[in-house]
Amino acid sequence: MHQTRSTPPVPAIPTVTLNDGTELPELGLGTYKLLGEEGVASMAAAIRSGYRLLDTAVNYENEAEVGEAVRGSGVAREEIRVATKLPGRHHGYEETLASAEASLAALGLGYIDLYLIHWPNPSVDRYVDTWRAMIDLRERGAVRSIGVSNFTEEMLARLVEETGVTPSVNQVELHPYFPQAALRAVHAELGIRTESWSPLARHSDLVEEPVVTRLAAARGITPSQLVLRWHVELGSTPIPKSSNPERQRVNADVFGFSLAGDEIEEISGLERGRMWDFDPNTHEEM
Ligand SMILES: NC(=O)C1=CN([C@@H]2O[C@H](COP(=O)(O)OP(=O)(O)OC[C@H]3O[C@@H](n4cnc5c(N)ncnc54)[C@H](OP(=O)(O)O)[C@@H]3O)[C@@H](O)[C@H]2O)C=CC1
Ligand SMILES: O=C(O)C(=O)[C@@H](O)[C@H](O)C(=O)CO
Repeated sequence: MHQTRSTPPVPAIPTVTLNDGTELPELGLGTYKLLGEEGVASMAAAIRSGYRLLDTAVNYENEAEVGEAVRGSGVAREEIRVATKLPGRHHGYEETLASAEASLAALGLGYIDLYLIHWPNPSVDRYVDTWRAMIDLRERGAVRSIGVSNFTEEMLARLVEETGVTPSVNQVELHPYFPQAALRAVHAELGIRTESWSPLARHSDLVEEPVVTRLAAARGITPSQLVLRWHVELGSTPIPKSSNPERQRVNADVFGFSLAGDEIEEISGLERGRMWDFDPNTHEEM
């Protein structure tokens, strides 16, 4: 892979083994809002920097761009993990099978590495049927690993009780303002890997918090790197989105150091709750 002196590769992003035996990188690229040729170029740059996990969704309307970036990357298909997500309007057994076919066609990568239910949409109450279809899709080989997003402890328990199959991943809002300690403990108990969405809290005031700037300066790293390493230390896979190759490179360069326990605690002390009004018990996303 072509690398110039000014853009050295970042240390390799390690992987973890999920409860179904598949591997997931410990950090990936969020692709929400990466669209069109510019989006493909951003994703391609990330792959050149060493990203091996791309996170998309039907609702991001960029599965085709993700597929194009992966196919054009020169990296072997099996070295890259692509996660996509089923939208609320496709909940239901038959609807899920049809939606998966459409995602497979849009991606054009042969199979989906990680297939997630994007939101539980509890008022519709079809996520268990949706899950049954996902189990079948995995058995058919169309999908390698199946998981969920924005599921609560009760919803996870219901999936396991009614189907006997535990999700490999639960992708949830998680950042220093909302560290999700209780849900992470549930995940640890069930063997579910946590993924952090909006891991930088969308690069809000978070990176200007005195705790964050002080700890980052003391280590000679950027605030974003400090926050992303905090996710890694918690055992959660962050999927920061950046359209910019240099920021992508910086964000991925968090595997050459670790944080001490008191640093992790100080960062977690920023807790104040959800950043957005996206409570999975009430938020419905179609
Ligand atoms: N499952 C779910 O319900 C959800 C999933 N997601 C997933 O999580 C991903 C990440 O979350 P997202 O909401 O995008 O928020 P992030 O916390 O990843 O923040 C992204 C923002 O931060 C900026 N940014 C990133 N890195 C840096 C940096 N080093 N310095 C300065 N600015 C930076 C980006 O701008 P720029 O591009 O200009 O660098 C962008 O504006 C999404 O893309 C999506 O894949 C998100 C929300 C919900
Ligand atoms: O980006 C996602 O995955 C979502 O679920 C969206 O709800 C997103 O968070 C958003 O902000 C939509 O306006």
